[in-house]
Amino acid sequence: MTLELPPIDNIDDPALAARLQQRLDGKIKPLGALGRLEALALRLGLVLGTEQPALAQPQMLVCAADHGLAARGVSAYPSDVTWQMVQNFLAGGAAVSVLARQHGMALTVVDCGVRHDFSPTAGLLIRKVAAGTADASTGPAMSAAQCAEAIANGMEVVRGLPGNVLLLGEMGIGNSSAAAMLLARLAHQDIDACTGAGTGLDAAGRARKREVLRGVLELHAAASAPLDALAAFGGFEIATLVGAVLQAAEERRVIVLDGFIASAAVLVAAALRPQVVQRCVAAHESAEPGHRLLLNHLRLEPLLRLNLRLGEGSGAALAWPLLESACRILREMASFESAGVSQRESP
Ligand SMILES: O=C(O)c1ccc[n+]([C@@H]2O[C@H](COP(=O)([O-])O)[C@@H](O)[C@H]2O)c1
Ligand SMILES: Cc1cc2nc[nH]c2cc1C
Repeated sequence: MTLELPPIDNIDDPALAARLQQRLDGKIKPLGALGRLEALALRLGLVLGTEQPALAQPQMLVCAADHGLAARGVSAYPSDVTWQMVQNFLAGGAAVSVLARQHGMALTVVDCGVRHDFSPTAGLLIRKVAAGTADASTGPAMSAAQCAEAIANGMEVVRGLPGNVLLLGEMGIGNSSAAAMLLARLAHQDIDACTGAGTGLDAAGRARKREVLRGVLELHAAASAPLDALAAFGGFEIATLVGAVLQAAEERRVIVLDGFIASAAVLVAAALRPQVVQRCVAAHESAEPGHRLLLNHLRLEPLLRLNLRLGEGSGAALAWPLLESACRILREMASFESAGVSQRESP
């Protein structure tokens, strides 16, 4: 298949930014006293193209898939956990299920390539490219055609979702390895610095994971273009999220990043279409050490630092009230003028 990537335009409108800043400065508070909430409000105003942004029908999208590389012992958990957790997302007992329910968020779970046959009535979207990627230590994780198919799936899924906010989540045993290699290759980082404990490897496990990943990077030394790297390292859930991010960016939705793996999808999308990052809010900084490097590379400042390392979209859901508050401040907080409060003394 030929993949048509949407053009993503520059939404950083200096005139609107100035009006938003003026509106924030006019609210009844010492200048700048709402700290980084003000920068968040300004960003949300720019993405939604208004001085009075309102977030509507937030969509939590959790993409799941398996990784052939997991057979090389790069995770603390077996691949079966991927399909088992998908069932728990649907049953309502997983962290993301609880948090999405708490905030009244729609939760869409997509089987992008899980090694399990879910029943058509299980309540998830089936966009399975294959039953897991191939082992990236012996060849590319996916073909170029499979990679294009997964990206197209992500675009199609987002086209069908309502609302103006997309929150990213994922599930896939082994996917912190794929994310680490994407970061190393696309952001020119040392693989050791990009590699962490994932689901909880001990020191010996981390050393083994680093060695495996070094070998995989060497095997695919020529895979430097974003889509080549994505095909080489995987996975199907990351590629589906890349498509979701591109589509959401084209539609000018706010995109809320979760942890290391969801952010790696944004890294790939941004390598293809840099303006994607203008629509992004980094919910938190994961305990996975590569995440800080990745967010620095994208020049995104995380809202929260809670040492989360769960994925699923859990951190994005936790940050959600901050986005809602930032919008309400712009829309509902009184100004010095409207509230009859004396302005700051001029120096
Ligand atoms: O979001 C994160 O920063 C994060 C950090 C470490 C692990 N995870 C989750 O754990 C899985 C990947 O870890 P691993 O060790 O199997 O590569 C996958 O299901 C992710 O959702 C997620
Ligand atoms: C239990 C478990 C839950 C998860 N959720 C996201 N990644 C996960 C990995 C494991 C191992």
